[in-house]
Amino acid sequence: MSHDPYIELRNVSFGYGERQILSNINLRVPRGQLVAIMGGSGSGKTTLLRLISGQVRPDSGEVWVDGKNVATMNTRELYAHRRKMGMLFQFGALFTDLSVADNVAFPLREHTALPEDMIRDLVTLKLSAVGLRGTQTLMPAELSGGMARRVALARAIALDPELMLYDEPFTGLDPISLGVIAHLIKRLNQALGTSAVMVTHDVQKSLEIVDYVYFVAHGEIAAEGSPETVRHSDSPWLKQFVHGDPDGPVHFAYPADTSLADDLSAGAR
Ligand SMILES: Nc1ncnc2c1ncn2[C@@H]1O[C@H](COP(=O)(O)OP(=O)(O)OP(=O)(O)O)[C@@H](O)[C@H]1O
Repeated sequence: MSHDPYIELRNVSFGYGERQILSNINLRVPRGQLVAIMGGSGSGKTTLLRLISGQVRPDSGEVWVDGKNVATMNTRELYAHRRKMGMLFQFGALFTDLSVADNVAFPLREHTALPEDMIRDLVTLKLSAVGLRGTQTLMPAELSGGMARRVALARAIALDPELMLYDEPFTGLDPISLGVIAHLIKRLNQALGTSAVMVTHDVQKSLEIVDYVYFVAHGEIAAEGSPETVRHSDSPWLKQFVHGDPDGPVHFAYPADTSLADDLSAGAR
């Protein structure tokens, strides 16, 4: 399958204005696979998703998705490109004034001309896929955090996306809900044959479900491999992530321009 990647980033560099965020990124997502992007806070993970979805364009390099270069798409092509994608974001909240059914139906009503009875059936199928059939008439305020995330997932897959982008899908969930969401992401990926990219901080849970992992650090791919490789790697980078050590090659402190001593004496003067 590696000769036919669904996504391929070739030598991608990107900065917000003068500030360089990513340099020379090479990354591949084979068709039908679930690939994780991990790395320190602010390392550019979400920016990678934005490059793939076409929200931002690289300063140099190519972003290929399903045989097309996103970096050179015009507005109409970008619209068609986004139509093939489903997104589940940490803060991708439900519409609070719409019922569960209307939330899931939203993209169907927005992007298709399907009759109401068919939309109702599709909503039932999508809710069933996330184990929430029967919640149609509930309002978001009546759902637990874990249920709300599952409804958001049902909404994200409403249009049968070819590509799913997940940004921190586990954040803020209790361990059981987290396990349920992880299991659903994996199952949906397999059942629908979707290609998927997941940005996550949850190393252990992710290693259980993904096919491949990229680690981003200082704007570059610092390491990559299958979950098996990552677990048994001697690389200090990977060891720190896999074992959750507070300090190591990835520093927990923001790289301040001045030393702490400088700041303190300046304050005392
Ligand atoms: N629209 C923007 N304009 C300017 N700088 C930005 C913008 N969006 C993000 N950045 C900066 O780019 C860097 C990378 O951001 P990004 O969101 O990709 O990181 P991340 O790895 O997803 O971080 P986290 O894990 O903390 O969410 C950060 O330093 C951030 O401050």
